[in-house]
Amino acid sequence: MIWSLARPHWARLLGAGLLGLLAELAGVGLMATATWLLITAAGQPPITALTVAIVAVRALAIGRGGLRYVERLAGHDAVLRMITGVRAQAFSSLSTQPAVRTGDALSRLVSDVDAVQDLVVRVALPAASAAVVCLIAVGVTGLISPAAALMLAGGLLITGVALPWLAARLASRQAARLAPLRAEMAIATVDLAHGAADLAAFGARDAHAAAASRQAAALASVERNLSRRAFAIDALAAITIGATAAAVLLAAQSDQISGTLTGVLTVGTLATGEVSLILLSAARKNAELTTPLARVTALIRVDQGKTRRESDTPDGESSLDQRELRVTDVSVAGRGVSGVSLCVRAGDRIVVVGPSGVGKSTLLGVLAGTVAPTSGSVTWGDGPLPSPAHRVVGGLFADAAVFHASVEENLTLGRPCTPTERDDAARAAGLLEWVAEQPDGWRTLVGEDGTALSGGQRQRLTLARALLHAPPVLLLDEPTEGLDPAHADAVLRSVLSFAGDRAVVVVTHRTAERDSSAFQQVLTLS
Ligand SMILES: Nc1ncnc2c1ncn2[C@@H]1O[C@H](COP(=O)(O)OP(=O)(O)OP(=O)(O)O)[C@@H](O)[C@H]1O
Repeated sequence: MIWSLARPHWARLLGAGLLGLLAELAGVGLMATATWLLITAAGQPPITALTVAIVAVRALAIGRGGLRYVERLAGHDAVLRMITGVRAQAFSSLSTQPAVRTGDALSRLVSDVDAVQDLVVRVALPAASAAVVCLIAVGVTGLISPAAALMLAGGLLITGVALPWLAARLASRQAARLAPLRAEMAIATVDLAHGAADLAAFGARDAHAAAASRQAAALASVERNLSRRAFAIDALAAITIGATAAAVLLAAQSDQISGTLTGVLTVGTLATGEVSLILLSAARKNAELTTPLARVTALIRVDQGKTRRESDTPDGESSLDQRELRVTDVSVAGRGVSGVSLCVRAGDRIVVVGPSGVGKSTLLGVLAGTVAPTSGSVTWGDGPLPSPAHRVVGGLFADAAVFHASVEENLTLGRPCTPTERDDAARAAGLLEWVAEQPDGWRTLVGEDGTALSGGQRQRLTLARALLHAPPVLLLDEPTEGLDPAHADAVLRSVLSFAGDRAVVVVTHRTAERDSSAFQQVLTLS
């Protein structure tokens, strides 16, 4: 799934991989040539015998840095192009899913998409070039001394295969142990930050901060423990590289290779061993990325499924004229709704009442297709409710989100509309007057989660948004909550008049609304 997104950029990725390979080869070549130069120079030959090696050392030293730079540029260019597609699909999927609100889930979503980037630039590209460099090093050593090549291959099998396998296992175990602890930490941090004022007001801040500190200490202790083992693997790799270099030296001597070449092979082994360590870090990173990548893949898969279904709902099917939205004997286990039936036709005005927690908001969720009933059916005309259903049914739901943006952006949510449409919706919700009073008018910023608004202004803003986007069946969950009774009555009247031929289903606790003659049908849940 992820790799299919890489396909359009394969040429760039291949180019970056080749540049990485050349940079690594230049590194090993530099060490080997410099060693040859030092050993040969010790014999004080004429300087002309050293000229080529001197130039080669300079060229390799400069070339290595240059190649590394260009490789980073090319790799990131390719991968950033690739993850633009991943991000677009992930965000599109999120917009069709129920709201994700916990701090852990939100921070995970951002870092999960970054995992795709890491998979390419920190795992796939470096591991591929390191593996090829190791193979080339063994091949070249074999041409000089087969016994030394055997030693080198053995050492590289340990540092490039066995230890990475061990490190990957440890990293997976580490991820499994750390993930829940980090999740708790993130939730505690978000709660502390968001609830700071309330915690202080109720004198609970110190207790919460102490609990978060205990969680941080537990996390740090597990991290220390696991890091110790990871460092042990690193130490083992370093020892193996040293031992391999010693074995190569002895093997080269036993093959009666010249002293200079023996030195070159030994230092070349150290340089190749360094390169093989890339496989160790790539294996670790790969193990860490498994879970985030699985989540991104699942998210993208959901999006592709939804996008297909969404395009199955042609615009023409969203009119209520010839259809009705029908709920038949619907129950939602554990959420109060039990055996409810309701038929909504064009122009209907229905009010849903009942005590708190009886399932009124849940019923609106069922009508909107966001809550799946455990039994019963929801139909649109002769067929099922389209998925997503926002073209036919939607509106104002409990805890509607307010974004850290301007009033206008919060109202339109990016949907193109004329100033008249915008003003009409705002007027009907009782918001227009307030907007006109603001120095910045429609550009007034509402603050994070609408903190710069009063409860009533927030309510009018989300109501105006529901009206601007109103589909044929308009659902309004306590639309006048937070407004004083006189304003509440006026707003409800103007909202119902704005709705025109649309069907309107209102959930309310206000007796004035329940008894209003504007509603033909009262559905009482109990
Ligand atoms: N997302 C949810 N997951 C599980 N249970 C939920 C969820 N939302 C609400 N509930 C439960 O479902 C029941 C009905 O909740 P609902 O919000 O539909 O009631 P309501 O009649 O709208 O209440 P109120 O008048 O207080 O807004 C409650 O017992 C509530 O605890």
